[in-house]
Amino acid sequence: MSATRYAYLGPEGTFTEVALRTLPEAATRELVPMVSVPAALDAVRNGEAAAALVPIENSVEGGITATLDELAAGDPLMIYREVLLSITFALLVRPGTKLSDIKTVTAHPAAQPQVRNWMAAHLPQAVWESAASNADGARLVQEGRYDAAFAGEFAAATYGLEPLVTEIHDAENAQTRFVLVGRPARPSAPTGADKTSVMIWLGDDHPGALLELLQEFAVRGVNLMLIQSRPTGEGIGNYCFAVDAEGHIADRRVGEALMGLKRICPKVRFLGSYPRAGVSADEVRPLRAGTSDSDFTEAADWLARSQDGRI
Ligand SMILES: O=C(O)C(=O)Cc1ccccc1
Repeated sequence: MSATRYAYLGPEGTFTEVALRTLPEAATRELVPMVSVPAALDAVRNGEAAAALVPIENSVEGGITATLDELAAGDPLMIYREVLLSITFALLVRPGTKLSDIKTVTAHPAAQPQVRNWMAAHLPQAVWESAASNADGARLVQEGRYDAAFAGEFAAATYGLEPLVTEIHDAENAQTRFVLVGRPARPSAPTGADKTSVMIWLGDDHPGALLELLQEFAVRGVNLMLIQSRPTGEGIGNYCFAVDAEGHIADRRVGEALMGLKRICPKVRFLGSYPRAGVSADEVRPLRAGTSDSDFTEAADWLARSQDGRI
């Protein structure tokens, strides 16, 4: 039964739900809205859902910390897919509300940096309060708890609201990235346009510790696509790093970089290798000389021959 269920950050009408519905397999799954990212991921951990779609990064503010922290802690989970969605907000209100009536607004915390300038220009006096998601904000407006919510225009009908203003986005082309997370299993085969996510804990505090981490990728020609520090919770100055690298764990250069990290860091958590959204293999940047799988294999063969004296 659980194999057919996909959880997502709900309630009905979130951007996350829209992102989930872009996955072909969503049509044949039971889609289950959850109240928070931790609840969605726990549904996967305890077997109630086969997978969960949650937001992880947006192009305006970077990593969505609640998701990164959930993936760093607790029983391990893995990312199997990513979805990119262009985000533009509508200001949803109860029918009849005018802009001048709005004293309180709500939305998911990740929405705020995407509408901050618009709010300063059009609702300078309004008080912001965070909601569990953008659709949850719309639900709270329906209940009369707030005057307006920033959410997808599509959420208006679900909650009996009307879009007072549409196309609100401080940054052009703002995108949010979502990931489909499941219990640990073998990643899908490399496609030639893949991404690998890891969480890395640094060891003892010393000059250059972060540089040493980065060097493992740099010397093997592995490009990084995200690096975000997160506090470990063990006091000021203690951080772990969420890193997205270009390539698949089955690529020799990526595997060798992860082995290098494993040797020098106290803890590395593999979070998955999965196809990059919206990028095909022929669009991926060319490899740096000496970093292809065959370069690694030839070097390993050379070493074995040398160790045997077969030079
Ligand atoms: O999916 C939603 O609606 C969310 O609340 C998460 C979110 C927040 C900001 C932009 C996109 C998605």
